[in-house]
Parts: sequence; structure tokens; C-alpha cells
Amino acid sequence: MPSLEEELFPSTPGKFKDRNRHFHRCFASTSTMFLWALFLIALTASYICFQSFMDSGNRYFTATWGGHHWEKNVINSAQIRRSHGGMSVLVTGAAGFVGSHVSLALKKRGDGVVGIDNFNNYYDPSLKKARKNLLNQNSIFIVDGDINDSKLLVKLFDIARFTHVMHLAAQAGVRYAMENPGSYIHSNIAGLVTLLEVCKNSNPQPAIVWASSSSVYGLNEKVPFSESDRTDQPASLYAATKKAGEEITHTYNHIYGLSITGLRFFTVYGPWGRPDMAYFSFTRNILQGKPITVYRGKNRVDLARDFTYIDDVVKGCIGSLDTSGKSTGSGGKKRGPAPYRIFNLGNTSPVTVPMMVAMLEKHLKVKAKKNFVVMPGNGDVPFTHANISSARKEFGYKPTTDLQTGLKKFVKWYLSYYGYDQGKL
Ligand SMILES: O=C(O)[C@H]1O[C@H](OP(=O)(O)OP(=O)(O)OC[C@H]2O[C@@H](n3ccc(=O)[nH]c3=O)[C@H](O)[C@@H]2O)[C@H](O)[C@@H](O)[C@H]1O
Repeated sequence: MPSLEEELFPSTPGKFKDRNRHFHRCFASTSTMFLWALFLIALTASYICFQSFMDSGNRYFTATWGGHHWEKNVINSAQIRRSHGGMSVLVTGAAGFVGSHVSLALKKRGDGVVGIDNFNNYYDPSLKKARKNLLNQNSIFIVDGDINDSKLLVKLFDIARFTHVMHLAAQAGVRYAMENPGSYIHSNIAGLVTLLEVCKNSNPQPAIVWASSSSVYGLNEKVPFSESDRTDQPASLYAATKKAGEEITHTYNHIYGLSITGLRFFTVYGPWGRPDMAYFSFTRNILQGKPITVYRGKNRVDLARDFTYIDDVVKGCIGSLDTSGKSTGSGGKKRGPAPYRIFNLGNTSPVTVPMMVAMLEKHLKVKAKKNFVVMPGNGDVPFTHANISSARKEFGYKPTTDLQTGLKKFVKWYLSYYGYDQGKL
């Protein structure tokens, strides 16, 4: 005789249905679903945890600074290798145009040099990588990092006692400021303050030489531009951030005793230059048979620049470092007044843009297809012209390369780097 249970729940399901059985089956399937749901939730949660672990792990593993080997590289690179008056310099923007040249020049005379660069993609990062390789071949170590990373900067100052900082990291370019204003604030304002904070706290404090710009003269019409001229009418956000940099560095000099030298560069050009600049992009276009756009001022007046050759600017940077004097503070406290200086580093002989194009045509042996357009209201200024008597007086600054000679050297480098056919690819 079947038990009650067997009666109610026969071994062959489906043979008979009663309400109880239905209830139990429903319950059983709901609880199974519940368990499945729990299982799925747990699975998803573990997956999310795993992913975030992997992410943080990746961040850790791809961290480009830190570790024994890295520290050894920094220490070696920072080491002074000459007997008298050597300096140990942190060069920011070392994979940049001016930064790479200054780093090589310092290293050549036996100074210690450590570079830092964030290798951003404002222009082709492969050119920055190539400059980095060149520096590495000359025993200069470049840290892959951003000047906004205060932990990294503190670490660098901990392990290498820099006597000087050559601060060249910046968001450059006058017209790009309308496209990406934030990048100017990030590098030229926030990055500058982060660097100054670390310098002010370090012990001993380094002397700082940094890149301002001829663009601070903005709408100034008095020529040639002297350091004492008005600089309160910037024509671009780029210029405004450089002017702000001059004010910001002044406060750090005033409050903390940091020795500060600001250099107003005038349209620096030459081998290993910046592809975003006119002479460089014109060269590329001319070789590719593409037209170039030449801006003109009102009433068809040609624009002019006080183009300054890179080797002259490098001499100006090194002269500034050599004469910078000492910061007086330590550990964030000022002990006395420190030098605060600003110098024009120009060429003192402006050349019009069409004349610059004619020189390129000559060196490239190719005619340019020129489109003349009225200068758009994008931050450009009609002309620049430096008075360099202050820099001459202070450290014997004397530019020796005219535009014709400098462009010849640039073209030679361009063709050796990219090749004749590169432009046609
Ligand atoms: O001294 C500085 O402080 C700045 O110098 C440089 O700015 P600029 O002097 O404006 O150089 P650059 O762009 O080469 O234009 C040169 C000329 O070509 C004209 N120009 C430009 C582009 C174009 O397509 N057509 C044209 O006619 C243009 O109107 C201008 O007349 C740096 O880029 C900048 O980062 C900053 O360091």
C-alpha cells in the first residue's frame, strides 16, 4: 500500500496534479530561480571586483616611474661630471624642441641633467620619442611623467638634489588655444604651480629658469619690445597663461625666496623643431605639393616675426642658468631676497612671413603654392621684435644665426630625418 507521501508525490511526475504538488513545484522553481539569481549577482560582483583589481593592477604595472632601477637612472643622470661650478638640472619638457637641445648642451659640458616629459600628442609623439632616444644615447634619462604629478616631483627632488630647474614643459602654440583652452590651464598654470610648490618646499631650493613668451607683448606697438613695455594686453589665451606665469613666479620669488628667471622666447626655430609651427608645416606642405596659407594683416601688410635660431636660444638658456643666483629659502621659508629676472631672447631682426617662405623655397628648391588670407582673429599678433640689451648685459647674449642660415640647417635636418619622399607618402 502506497504511503501517503507516495500517493501525493508519485515517482512519475506529471501523472497526477494536485494543488499542494503545484505549490511545491512552484516553490521549488522559484527557489531555484532565486538561487540562480544569487549566483548571477555573485558572479557579476566578482567580475566587477576582478576588473577593478586588474585595472588598478594595470595602473600599477604600467606606472612608468619608481623602483630601484628607475632611481638609479635618475641619480646617474643627475650627477655632475665636471670639477668646477657644475649644476644638476631638472629639465621639464625635455623631449620637446627647446628642452632636448638645452639638455644636450648641459650634458655636453658636464652638468647633471634629468628630463621629465609627458609625451602628449599635441604633435606627433614619435618625434618626441626620437628626441628622447637621442638624449638617452647621450646618457640623459627622461622620466615619463607630468609636472602636475606632485608625488613624482617630490620623489625626484628626494633622490636628486637639483641645483636648478629649467622649466620648458608647456602647452605651446598661439592658435591652438581656441581649440583646447583647458590644456593651457593644465600645463601653463596648474603644472607651473605644482612645480613651484615642490621647488619651494625642497631643501635646498633650486634656482628656476623658465620659458615665457614674446606673445606676452600682445597688442604692444612700441618696437623693439623691451622687458619694461606693457604686457597687459595679451591677444591669445596662450599669451595670457604665459603672462600669468610671470605673475605667479613673482609671488613665489617674493614669498618663498625662489630665484626666478623668465625667458621671453621669440618664435624659436631649427632642427628637431615643432611640427605645428609655420616654418615646419610650410616645409612639409611645400614638399608634398600642397598649398600653404600665408596670413596677412590689414591693408595687405605682411606679418613679421623675430625668428630666433635654436642654438642662440640654448646659449641664452645656459647663460641664464649660469647667472641665476641662488634661491634663499628652504623648507618653504624665505631667508632673504632672491633674484627675479625677465629677459627677451630674440634675434633683433624681424623677417616677414613671405620672406621666410621665399627662403624655404630656395633651400627646398621647390616653389610654394601660396594662398594669402587675412589674418584671422585667432590670437595672432602682426609682428614681434626683441630688444635684447638686458640679456646681452647680464650674460652676454648675442644671437649669431640669421634666418637664411638657420632655415638652411633646418631643411638639411628635415630632409635627413623625414627623407625627400616622406612628404609624398
Ligand atoms: O614667440 C612666441 O612666443 C611664440 O612663437 C611661436 O608663435 P608664432 O610666432 O605665432 O609662430 P608660428 O605659429 O610659427 O607663426 C609664425 C608666423 O607665421 C604665420 N602663419 C602661421 C600659420 C599659418 O598657417 N600661416 C601663417 O602665415 C603666423 O601668423 C606668424 O606670423 C610659437 O608657436 C609659440 O608657441 C610661441 O612660442
